[in-house]
Amino acid sequence: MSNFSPPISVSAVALDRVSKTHGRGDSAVQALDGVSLVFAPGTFTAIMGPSGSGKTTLLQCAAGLDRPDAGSVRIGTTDLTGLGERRLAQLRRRRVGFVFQSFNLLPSLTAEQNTLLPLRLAGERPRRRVARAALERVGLGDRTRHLPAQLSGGQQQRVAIARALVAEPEVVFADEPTGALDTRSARDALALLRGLVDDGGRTLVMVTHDAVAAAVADRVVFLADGRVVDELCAPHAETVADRMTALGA
Ligand SMILES: Nc1ncnc2c1ncn2[C@@H]1O[C@H](COP(=O)(O)OP(=O)(O)OP(=O)(O)O)[C@@H](O)[C@H]1O
Repeated sequence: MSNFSPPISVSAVALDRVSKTHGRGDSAVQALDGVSLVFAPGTFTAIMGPSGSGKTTLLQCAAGLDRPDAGSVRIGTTDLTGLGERRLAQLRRRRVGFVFQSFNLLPSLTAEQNTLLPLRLAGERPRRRVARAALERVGLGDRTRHLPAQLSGGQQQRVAIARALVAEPEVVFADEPTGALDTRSARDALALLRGLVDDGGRTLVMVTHDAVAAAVADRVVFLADGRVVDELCAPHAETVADRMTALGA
């Protein structure tokens, strides 16, 4: 008799035959059509595809911000399908971080207060030391008291990245994080996101239109009409751009 047992497959996030339709009747749009994907822990994946191919919907379903009509989503070993709204909100606050194209900072809060929001929402005592450490990590240790309006776009996105990592989430989801940034700020933001994976061991899933941004990832997944149609490992920007052209994007 052998003691061999097959390795348990570990995933940070797993989607199994996820489908999602927005709207009803004549205006119904099937945004996702049976998408199955696994994101391994400590990896950086870019999601690309033509406009309307379902990228944001995929990210929102994977992050528990939206519910699929069919199929299932797991974060770690937690199946989101059966979770009620409260448990789902708890999971989003403690185990998931978000970075958006438009930063989504609260204008009346300082960089430090914005950074601490996830901890406040999770009912934890917000500690300034933790916020400062997160802001220092993104190179903004000297901007803790600034309001978003007193920061550049690149700096605001770095506050958003500090906010995404303050609760030490397993997974960070980023939707077009460089879409509103100039080339240099985009490069800085991407380096920080890459660092979350390389130095922090986190899992990153990023939607992007930019082949150069996608080339920072370990893997690129291409969507078209709500389905996974292609994949690249260790991508180069030119190859990514070629695949996008082939998809008519
Ligand atoms: N709330 C909604 N109500 C109705 N239709 C929606 C809604 N959200 C998305 N859709 C539709 O679902 C499809 C997929 O949208 P989604 O935003 O996921 O695509 P995307 O690939 O992220 O697009 P883009 O690159 O333009 O941001 C699109 O046809 C879109 O118009």
